[in-house]
Amino acid sequence: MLGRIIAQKRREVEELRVGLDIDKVSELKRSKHPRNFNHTPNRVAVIAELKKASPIKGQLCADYNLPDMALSYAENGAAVISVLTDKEFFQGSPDFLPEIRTLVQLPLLRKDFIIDELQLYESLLLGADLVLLIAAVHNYPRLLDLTVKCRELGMEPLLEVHDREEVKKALDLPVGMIGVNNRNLKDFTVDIKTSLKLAEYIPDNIGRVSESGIRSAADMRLLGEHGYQAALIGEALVTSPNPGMKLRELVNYDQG
Ligand SMILES: O=P(O)(O)OC[C@@H](O)[C@@H](O)c1c[nH]c2ccccc12
Repeated sequence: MLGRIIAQKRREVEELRVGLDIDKVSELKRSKHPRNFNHTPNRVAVIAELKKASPIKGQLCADYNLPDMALSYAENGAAVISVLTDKEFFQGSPDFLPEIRTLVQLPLLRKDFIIDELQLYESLLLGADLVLLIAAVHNYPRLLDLTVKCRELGMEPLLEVHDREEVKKALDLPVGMIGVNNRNLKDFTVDIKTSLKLAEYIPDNIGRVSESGIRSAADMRLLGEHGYQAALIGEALVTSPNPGMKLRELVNYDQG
């Protein structure tokens, strides 16, 4: 699956090579004020994901209305909104980013499979504040290029890892946040223990984000005990009959 996704991203990068207005990038870099993820000490914040579909489960919720969902995330305590921009496999769209940016004041994470600098320029133009970079997709020199470029453009890289080797690789990069994906991208199994196990290898000065399969207040408490600053949550929110209420329950995980 990951191989298929990357092949598709190569085609998208070729389209960007023709279509992207590079002149606009330096202009924007000067004028744009990024929205920062402001973290409260000793709390696990929620990065709420706009996720319409997944490659394994297909469409996740029938009456998915993107603007309503974004507004309810903002009203119910999300710290950041994660916007899946991949079209082919997640039914997202790059156009979602500027749309959501006008609706809410929160920082926006661009969630896609970034393989080329051109996608970073595009992310800036679309209005991303943070960008996901996946360790499993690149060798070290390539990851270094992408993280450095991301920061140069004034966006914060969230470096996604899944095992100890990848944590080591991430710690040699100029990153302030590491995202531990509980989902194994090879077989798509999910286990929150991945985050609990890898926590001890991430130093305290690096932000810890746990990604995927987080569904309950109990999960949030466990992540808090392991020093996590944020949980990235998609499915549990979008598949809930009341996503806003579900988010509130997760944000206030220590009450009740
Ligand atoms: O829907 P979940 O299980 O709450 O997971 C959200 C998020 O972690 C997941 O969408 C994700 C994590 N890393 C990714 C990389 C690409 C696409 C998607 C992802």
